[in-house]
This record gives sequence, structure tokens and C-alpha cells, in this order.
Amino acid sequence: MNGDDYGHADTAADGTDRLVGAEAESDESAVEAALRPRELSEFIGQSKVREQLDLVLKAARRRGGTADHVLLSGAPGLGKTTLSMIIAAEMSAPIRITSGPAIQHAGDLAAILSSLQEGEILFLDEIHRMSRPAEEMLYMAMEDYRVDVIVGKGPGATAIPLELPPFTLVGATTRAGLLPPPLRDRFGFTAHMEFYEPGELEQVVHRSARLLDVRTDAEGATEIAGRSRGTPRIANRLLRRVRDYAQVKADGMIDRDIASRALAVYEVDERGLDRLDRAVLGALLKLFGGGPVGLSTLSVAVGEERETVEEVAEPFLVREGLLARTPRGRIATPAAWDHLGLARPPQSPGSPAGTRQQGLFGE
Ligand SMILES: Nc1ncnc2c1ncn2[C@@H]1O[C@H](COP(=O)(O)OP(=O)(O)OP(=O)(O)O)[C@@H](O)[C@H]1O
Repeated sequence: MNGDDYGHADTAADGTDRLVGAEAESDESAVEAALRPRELSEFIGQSKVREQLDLVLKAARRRGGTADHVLLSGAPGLGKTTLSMIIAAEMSAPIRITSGPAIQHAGDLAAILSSLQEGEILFLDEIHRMSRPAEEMLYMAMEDYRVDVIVGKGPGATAIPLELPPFTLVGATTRAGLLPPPLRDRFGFTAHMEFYEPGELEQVVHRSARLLDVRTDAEGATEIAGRSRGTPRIANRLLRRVRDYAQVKADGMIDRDIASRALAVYEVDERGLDRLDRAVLGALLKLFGGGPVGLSTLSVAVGEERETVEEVAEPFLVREGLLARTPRGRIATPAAWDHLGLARPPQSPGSPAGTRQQGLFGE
């Protein structure tokens, strides 16, 4: 996994319906909308991004112009859509929301661009998935507020220039590394969103609990935050499931005990691993002695598609330092043995002796 690759999975079959999946579930948008911070001052965490964006927006407001184009990169569920809406609110501008996959032809983009109002925010999610012709049209639109609409085909085709009102493009991507440099360079401000610290996620849980009218104490919020994989969307989702449990099995109040009992029911452990993550790790340790083992073999062992293991389970396991991808296959780290409560075998890749042995093979 490189720094820009968050293992984005596209379909529910790839595990997006998991409780700890970072992508939005199909029926989640209304709840998410209700929990979205509306102003920069309400946005929790990402302090550098907030400070820098605040300056960009204040300066644009003072000049009475439109803000520079903004590129937001980071894993799903970290608040890119939320930030784009905050940008619109702070600029008192309308916002148009679309996504790269929805723009397959340059004409689709021309239609959107030509209907923008002056100062409007155009939010383009998954901008790395736009088609090449649309991307090229966007270069000119971003730089000169102009597009060339091609009319006709073949030798008779003519380009009709179309002036656009000044607008602000907010592009979002989970894979900044996939953006062609000419596109990346046209953004005046680029922000990389990091995973959230546990303390920040506790604030997210407290804020959402207040909005949902759920009572939670400090330890209950800590328990939920610790299992949220650094991601506000997951924190909000776990909070809602714990709320269900608290209302059905207790008096509605969320404390540590209720949160951990609820999340045990949903098979999300103290570190945020779910059934799939633990199945992958369990197979790696128990069937293959900690590896190295090939991805295909590991996938067959857990009865999942190769892509599901690679894109859904592994990125988090790698990020948590529980699994490593090596040229010889997947290996478990010492922390993996500890996490599943298993004794490290003397010659395992996780043991100090095993680590030395890998060195001999030039890992
Ligand atoms: N900094 C934050 N403070 C409070 N809540 C947040 C914050 N960031 C995100 N959230 C909440 O997390 C949820 C997901 O956020 P959002 O939809 O903006 O993520 P995203 O990065 O756009 O995800 P995707 O890439 O999947 O579209 C929203 O309900 C939002 O309210």
C-alpha cells in the first residue's frame, strides 16, 4: 500500500456493508447529513488543514472573489464531503455535488460547468475516476474559466469556446497518486486528511451523541472511539449500533460496559478488527504459522475473494502493524500473535529468530 492508496473498494460484495467499512452504506446519507458539522469551527481534528483552509477562505472573502480550487485527499469517511459543504457555507455559495464516475463524457462535464453560477462550489468526488477527455476539459475550465465544446465529427468538427463564470472546484480523492500532474498542479490548495486520533474520535462520538439525543459517559465514548479505525464515519456508525443495544438491553445510557458488550455482539474487537479481519489474521497464524503465504492461498483459506482480502481486510491490518505484505507473501508481525492471544512459535516470522532468518533471504 502506498501513501495514497487506501484500498478503496467499490461494491457491497467487496465488503462495503461491513460495520467497520469506511465507505458510506447506501441508506446512510440521511443520517450522515444530520451529523455533518456545518462550520469550520465545528469540524473536529485535522487542525492544520482547518487552519490553512480558514486562511484560504478568509482571504478569498476579503478580496470579494472566489476561492482557489481545493484538492482534498484521504481515506473514505474522513470528512472530505463534509469539508466541501463547509467551504460552500463559509463562502455563502451554492454547491453542486457530482463524482468522477458520473462524468464519463466531456459533454457531461460541459453541461455541468456551463450551468454553474458565479462563485459556485463544484464538488467532484473520486476525481481520479473521471474519463480522460473530461479531465482534459477540466484543465482549461480550472485555469481559464473556459471550455471548448466540440460540435460535429471528423474534419468538419469545430470547437466553440464557452466562457464560464468563476467557480471553485473542490476535488476529492482517495488516491492522490493517481491524479495526473497537470490536474494536480491546477489546484491552488491541496490538503491531505489524516486518520483521526482517539481523542478526536471521542469528541466526534460526544458531538454525535448530543445530536442524536443519546446519553454517553466519557468511558463509553472512549470505548467506541478506540474501535473506530481512525475514521469519523465508523465512529458514528458504531455509536448508532451501541445506542440500539443500550436502548434494548439497558436504560439507553452508554457507558464502557454497554459499549463493549454491544460491540462484542457486532464482532468488532477492542482494536476495531471485525470478523473478516480476524479470520484473515487467524488463518495466517494458525494455518500457515504466520506466513509467508500467498494472497490466493490465504483467500481460499478464509473463503473470501482475493480482492476482498486484499482491498478490504489488509489495508487496516497493515496500518495497524499486524500484517506485512512482502514479495514472498503475507507475514504476520509479532503484534498479530499477541492480538489474537496466541503464543509466538519459536521460529515464526514474528519471532526475533524468524526475523533474522528473513534477513538471510534478502527481505
Ligand atoms: N471532522 C469531523 N468532525 C465531525 N464529524 C465528522 C468529521 N469528519 C467526518 N465526520 C462525519 O463522518 C461522516 C462521513 O464524512 P464524509 O461523508 O464527509 O466523509 P468522506 O471523506 O467524504 O467520505 P467518502 O470519501 O466515502 O465520500 C459524516 O457523517 C460526517 O458528519
